[in-house]
Amino acid sequence: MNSSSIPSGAVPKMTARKLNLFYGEKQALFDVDLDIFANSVTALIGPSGCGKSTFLRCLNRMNDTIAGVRIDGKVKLETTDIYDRSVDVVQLRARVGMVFQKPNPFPKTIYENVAYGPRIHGLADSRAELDDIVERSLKRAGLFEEVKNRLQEGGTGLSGGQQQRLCIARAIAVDPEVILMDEPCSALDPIATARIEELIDELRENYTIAIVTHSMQQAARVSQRTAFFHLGQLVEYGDTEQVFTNPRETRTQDYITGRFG
Ligand SMILES: Nc1ncnc2c1ncn2[C@@H]1O[C@H](COP(=O)(O)OP(=O)(O)OP(=O)(O)O)[C@@H](O)[C@H]1O
Repeated sequence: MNSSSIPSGAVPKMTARKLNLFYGEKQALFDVDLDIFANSVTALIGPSGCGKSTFLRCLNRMNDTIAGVRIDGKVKLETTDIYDRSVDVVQLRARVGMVFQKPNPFPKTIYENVAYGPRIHGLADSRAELDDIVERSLKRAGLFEEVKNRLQEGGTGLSGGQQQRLCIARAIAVDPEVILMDEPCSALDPIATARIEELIDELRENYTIAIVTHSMQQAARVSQRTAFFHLGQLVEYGDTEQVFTNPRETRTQDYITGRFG
Protein backbone atom coordinates (compact mmCIF):
# COMPACT_ATOMS: atom_id res chain seq x y z
CA MET A 1 0.00 0.00 0.00
CA ASN A 2 1.20 3.42 -0.95
CA SER A 3 0.89 5.33 2.25
CA SER A 4 2.75 8.62 2.19
CA SER A 5 0.12 10.83 3.76
CA ILE A 6 -0.40 14.54 3.31
CA PRO A 7 1.91 16.74 5.39
CA SER A 8 0.01 18.51 8.11
CA GLY A 9 -0.74 22.12 7.20
CA ALA A 10 -0.67 21.36 3.46
CA VAL A 11 -2.91 23.67 1.44
CA PRO A 12 -5.37 21.80 -0.77
CA LYS A 13 -5.07 22.15 -4.53
CA MET A 14 -8.83 21.85 -4.96
CA THR A 15 -11.68 22.14 -2.49
CA ALA A 16 -15.34 21.32 -2.71
CA ARG A 17 -17.69 22.85 -0.16
CA LYS A 18 -21.36 22.03 0.35
CA LEU A 19 -21.51 20.71 -3.17
CA ASN A 20 -24.97 19.60 -4.25
CA LEU A 21 -25.77 18.42 -7.76
CA PHE A 22 -29.15 17.72 -9.31
CA TYR A 23 -29.90 15.95 -12.58
CA GLY A 24 -33.31 17.57 -13.11
CA GLU A 25 -35.31 16.56 -10.02
CA LYS A 26 -32.88 13.88 -8.95
CA GLN A 27 -30.23 14.87 -6.45
CA ALA A 28 -26.95 13.02 -7.06
CA LEU A 29 -24.59 14.78 -4.61
CA PHE A 30 -25.43 15.94 -1.09
CA ASP A 31 -23.35 18.59 0.67
CA VAL A 32 -20.00 17.17 -0.34
CA ASP A 33 -16.97 18.74 1.35
CA LEU A 34 -13.67 17.40 0.09
CA ASP A 35 -10.08 18.65 -0.21
CA ILE A 36 -7.75 17.36 -2.89
CA PHE A 37 -4.06 17.72 -2.17
CA ALA A 38 -1.23 18.46 -4.55
CA ASN A 39 1.25 15.82 -5.64
CA SER A 40 -0.90 13.02 -4.39
CA VAL A 41 -3.47 10.61 -5.74
CA THR A 42 -6.99 10.82 -4.34
CA ALA A 43 -9.15 7.77 -5.04
CA LEU A 44 -12.94 8.05 -5.19
CA ILE A 45 -14.58 4.73 -4.37
CA GLY A 46 -18.07 3.45 -3.66
CA PRO A 47 -20.84 1.30 -5.12
CA SER A 48 -22.26 1.87 -8.57
CA GLY A 49 -24.38 5.02 -8.85
CA CYS A 50 -23.07 6.62 -5.64
CA GLY A 51 -21.90 9.79 -7.40
CA LYS A 52 -18.15 9.23 -7.88
CA SER A 53 -18.08 10.21 -11.56
CA THR A 54 -20.55 13.02 -10.97
CA PHE A 55 -18.26 14.45 -8.31
CA LEU A 56 -15.17 14.03 -10.48
CA ARG A 57 -16.86 15.81 -13.37
CA CYS A 58 -17.70 18.77 -11.10
CA LEU A 59 -13.97 19.40 -10.71
CA ASN A 60 -13.55 20.61 -14.29
CA ARG A 61 -17.15 21.48 -15.05
CA MET A 62 -17.73 18.52 -17.35
CA ASN A 63 -21.29 18.35 -16.00
CA ASP A 64 -21.96 21.73 -17.64
CA THR A 65 -22.41 19.86 -20.89
CA ILE A 66 -25.36 17.82 -19.52
CA ALA A 67 -28.78 19.40 -19.95
CA GLY A 68 -30.81 19.93 -16.77
CA VAL A 69 -27.88 19.83 -14.35
CA ARG A 70 -27.96 22.22 -11.41
CA ILE A 71 -25.08 22.66 -9.04
CA ASP A 72 -24.81 24.60 -5.83
CA GLY A 73 -21.95 24.95 -3.41
CA LYS A 74 -18.37 25.87 -4.20
CA VAL A 75 -15.47 24.26 -5.99
CA LYS A 76 -12.14 26.03 -5.88
CA LEU A 77 -8.93 25.46 -7.74
CA GLU A 78 -6.49 27.09 -5.36
CA THR A 79 -8.18 30.47 -4.89
CA THR A 80 -10.29 30.42 -8.07
CA ASP A 81 -14.00 29.68 -7.73
CA ILE A 82 -14.30 27.51 -10.84
CA TYR A 83 -18.05 28.13 -11.18
CA ASP A 84 -17.58 31.89 -11.18
CA ARG A 85 -18.92 33.56 -14.32
CA SER A 86 -15.55 35.01 -15.17
CA VAL A 87 -13.96 31.57 -15.52
CA ASP A 88 -13.15 30.46 -19.05
CA VAL A 89 -14.13 26.79 -19.11
CA VAL A 90 -11.65 25.95 -21.88
CA GLN A 91 -8.81 27.38 -19.80
CA LEU A 92 -10.13 25.61 -16.72
CA ARG A 93 -10.09 22.25 -18.53
CA ALA A 94 -6.50 22.92 -19.57
CA ARG A 95 -5.60 23.35 -15.90
CA VAL A 96 -7.76 20.41 -14.83
CA GLY A 97 -7.43 17.74 -17.51
CA MET A 98 -9.37 14.52 -17.83
CA VAL A 99 -8.76 10.94 -18.88
CA PHE A 100 -11.83 8.81 -19.55
CA GLN A 101 -12.83 5.21 -18.98
CA LYS A 102 -12.53 4.18 -22.59
CA PRO A 103 -9.38 5.34 -24.36
CA ASN A 104 -10.61 7.96 -26.84
CA PRO A 105 -7.76 9.12 -29.07
CA PHE A 106 -8.75 11.46 -31.90
CA PRO A 107 -8.81 9.83 -35.34
CA LYS A 108 -5.51 11.55 -36.10
CA THR A 109 -1.84 10.67 -35.96
CA ILE A 110 -0.10 9.95 -32.67
CA TYR A 111 1.75 13.25 -33.07
CA GLU A 112 -1.40 15.23 -33.74
CA ASN A 113 -3.23 13.70 -30.77
CA VAL A 114 -0.63 15.22 -28.47
CA ALA A 115 0.04 18.42 -30.46
CA TYR A 116 -3.61 19.42 -30.76
CA GLY A 117 -4.06 20.93 -27.27
CA PRO A 118 -0.77 22.87 -27.16
CA ARG A 119 -1.56 24.23 -30.63
CA ILE A 120 -5.04 25.52 -29.75
CA HIS A 121 -3.77 26.96 -26.48
CA GLY A 122 -0.85 28.66 -28.27
CA LEU A 123 1.76 26.93 -26.12
CA ALA A 124 4.37 26.56 -28.87
CA ASP A 125 5.92 29.34 -30.96
CA SER A 126 7.56 27.08 -33.49
CA ARG A 127 7.37 23.60 -34.90
CA ALA A 128 10.53 22.69 -32.96
CA GLU A 129 8.87 23.77 -29.71
CA LEU A 130 5.77 21.75 -30.54
CA ASP A 131 7.94 18.72 -31.35
CA ASP A 132 9.53 19.17 -27.96
CA ILE A 133 6.20 19.29 -26.13
CA VAL A 134 5.00 16.17 -27.98
CA GLU A 135 8.17 14.25 -27.14
CA ARG A 136 8.18 15.37 -23.50
CA SER A 137 4.51 14.51 -23.02
CA LEU A 138 4.90 11.08 -24.61
CA LYS A 139 7.93 10.44 -22.40
CA ARG A 140 6.05 11.45 -19.27
CA ALA A 141 3.22 9.15 -20.26
CA GLY A 142 5.71 6.32 -20.68
CA LEU A 143 4.89 5.86 -24.37
CA PHE A 144 7.66 7.58 -26.30
CA GLU A 145 9.98 4.60 -26.73
CA GLU A 146 7.15 2.50 -28.15
CA VAL A 147 5.97 5.07 -30.69
CA LYS A 148 8.96 7.29 -31.54
CA ASN A 149 9.33 5.75 -35.00
CA ARG A 150 5.65 5.92 -35.84
CA LEU A 151 4.51 9.35 -34.73
CA GLN A 152 2.78 9.90 -38.07
CA GLU A 153 0.68 6.74 -37.76
CA GLY A 154 -2.87 6.81 -36.46
CA GLY A 155 -3.43 6.86 -32.70
CA THR A 156 -6.31 4.45 -32.97
CA GLY A 157 -3.95 1.74 -34.29
CA LEU A 158 -2.30 1.41 -30.88
CA SER A 159 -3.23 -1.23 -28.30
CA GLY A 160 -5.82 -0.27 -25.67
CA GLY A 161 -3.16 0.34 -23.01
CA GLN A 162 -1.05 2.39 -25.41
CA GLN A 163 -4.13 4.39 -26.43
CA GLN A 164 -4.83 5.18 -22.79
CA ARG A 165 -1.21 6.33 -22.32
CA LEU A 166 -1.64 8.43 -25.47
CA CYS A 167 -4.71 10.04 -23.88
CA ILE A 168 -2.64 10.70 -20.76
CA ALA A 169 0.08 12.27 -22.96
CA ARG A 170 -2.61 14.40 -24.61
CA ALA A 171 -3.85 15.56 -21.19
CA ILE A 172 -0.30 16.32 -20.02
CA ALA A 173 0.63 18.24 -23.18
CA VAL A 174 -1.29 21.36 -22.13
CA ASP A 175 0.57 21.42 -18.83
CA PRO A 176 -2.33 20.80 -16.46
CA GLU A 177 -2.08 21.08 -12.70
CA VAL A 178 -4.70 18.45 -11.95
CA ILE A 179 -5.53 15.26 -13.86
CA LEU A 180 -8.92 13.63 -13.35
CA MET A 181 -9.19 9.97 -14.26
CA ASP A 182 -12.54 8.22 -14.53
CA GLU A 183 -11.90 4.47 -14.25
CA PRO A 184 -8.93 4.74 -16.61
CA CYS A 185 -8.12 1.02 -16.48
CA SER A 186 -11.56 -0.51 -16.74
CA ALA A 187 -11.15 -1.34 -20.44
CA LEU A 188 -7.60 -2.65 -20.05
CA ASP A 189 -6.04 -6.06 -19.40
CA PRO A 190 -4.05 -6.67 -16.19
CA ILE A 191 -0.66 -5.91 -17.77
CA ALA A 192 -1.81 -2.63 -19.33
CA THR A 193 -3.53 -1.81 -16.01
CA ALA A 194 -0.31 -2.36 -14.07
CA ARG A 195 1.53 -0.09 -16.51
CA ILE A 196 -1.04 2.72 -16.02
CA GLU A 197 -0.93 2.28 -12.25
CA GLU A 198 2.88 2.67 -12.30
CA LEU A 199 2.46 5.72 -14.46
CA ILE A 200 -0.07 7.27 -12.06
CA ASP A 201 2.46 6.83 -9.27
CA GLU A 202 5.15 8.55 -11.34
CA LEU A 203 2.84 11.37 -12.41
CA ARG A 204 1.94 12.42 -8.92
CA GLU A 205 5.41 13.89 -8.56
CA ASN A 206 4.32 16.67 -10.93
CA TYR A 207 0.53 16.63 -10.85
CA THR A 208 -2.45 16.38 -8.56
CA ILE A 209 -4.51 13.33 -9.46
CA ALA A 210 -8.07 12.29 -8.64
CA ILE A 211 -9.17 8.87 -9.83
CA VAL A 212 -12.51 7.09 -9.80
CA THR A 213 -12.10 3.36 -9.49
CA HIS A 214 -14.32 0.36 -8.94
CA SER A 215 -11.36 -1.61 -7.74
CA MET A 216 -10.56 -1.29 -4.07
CA GLN A 217 -7.24 -3.03 -4.75
CA GLN A 218 -6.42 -0.36 -7.28
CA ALA A 219 -7.37 2.43 -4.86
CA ALA A 220 -5.16 0.83 -2.22
CA ARG A 221 -2.27 0.45 -4.66
CA VAL A 222 -2.24 3.88 -6.26
CA SER A 223 -3.69 6.42 -3.87
CA GLN A 224 -2.57 8.27 -0.78
CA ARG A 225 -6.08 9.50 0.08
CA THR A 226 -9.38 7.69 -0.36
CA ALA A 227 -12.90 9.11 -0.40
CA PHE A 228 -15.77 6.68 0.07
CA PHE A 229 -19.09 7.78 -1.43
CA HIS A 230 -22.49 6.22 -0.80
CA LEU A 231 -25.84 7.42 -2.14
CA GLY A 232 -24.39 10.76 -3.15
CA GLN A 233 -22.81 11.46 0.22
CA LEU A 234 -19.16 11.53 1.11
CA VAL A 235 -19.20 9.02 3.96
CA GLU A 236 -15.52 8.93 4.83
CA TYR A 237 -12.32 10.53 3.62
CA GLY A 238 -8.83 9.97 4.90
CA ASP A 239 -5.43 8.45 4.32
CA THR A 240 -5.85 5.38 2.15
CA GLU A 241 -4.21 3.15 4.71
CA GLN A 242 -6.55 4.31 7.46
CA VAL A 243 -9.67 3.99 5.30
CA PHE A 244 -8.81 0.43 4.32
CA THR A 245 -7.39 -0.85 7.59
CA ASN A 246 -9.25 1.14 10.19
CA PRO A 247 -12.38 2.77 8.73
CA ARG A 248 -14.23 5.09 11.05
CA GLU A 249 -17.68 4.52 9.56
CA THR A 250 -19.70 1.31 9.54
CA ARG A 251 -20.77 1.91 5.94
CA THR A 252 -17.13 2.10 4.84
CA GLN A 253 -16.32 -1.07 6.77
CA ASP A 254 -19.27 -2.85 5.16
CA TYR A 255 -18.22 -1.76 1.68
CA ILE A 256 -14.55 -2.64 1.95
CA THR A 257 -15.36 -6.02 3.44
CA GLY A 258 -17.72 -6.74 0.56
CA ARG A 259 -20.95 -6.65 2.54
CA PHE A 260 -22.54 -4.44 -0.10
CA GLY A 261 -21.77 -2.87 -3.42
N1 LIG B 1 -26.51 12.36 -17.21
C1 LIG B 1 -27.27 11.93 -16.19
N2 LIG B 1 -28.59 12.18 -16.15
C2 LIG B 1 -29.36 11.77 -15.11
N3 LIG B 1 -28.90 11.08 -14.06
C3 LIG B 1 -27.59 10.79 -14.05
C4 LIG B 1 -26.71 11.18 -15.10
N4 LIG B 1 -25.45 10.75 -14.81
C5 LIG B 1 -25.56 10.10 -13.63
N5 LIG B 1 -26.82 10.12 -13.16
C6 LIG B 1 -27.33 9.53 -11.91
O1 LIG B 1 -26.62 10.11 -10.81
C7 LIG B 1 -26.27 9.12 -9.86
C8 LIG B 1 -24.77 9.10 -9.70
O2 LIG B 1 -24.19 8.61 -10.92
P1 LIG B 1 -22.61 8.53 -11.14
O3 LIG B 1 -22.39 8.08 -12.54
O4 LIG B 1 -21.97 9.76 -10.69
O5 LIG B 1 -22.22 7.36 -10.12
P2 LIG B 1 -20.93 6.49 -10.03
O6 LIG B 1 -20.69 6.28 -8.59
O7 LIG B 1 -19.83 7.10 -10.82
O8 LIG B 1 -21.42 5.15 -10.70
P3 LIG B 1 -20.64 4.03 -11.52
O9 LIG B 1 -19.66 3.45 -10.57
O10 LIG B 1 -21.71 3.06 -11.89
O11 LIG B 1 -20.00 4.71 -12.70
C9 LIG B 1 -26.86 7.80 -10.37
O12 LIG B 1 -28.09 7.61 -9.75
C10 LIG B 1 -27.01 8.05 -11.85
O13 LIG B 1 -28.09 7.29 -12.35
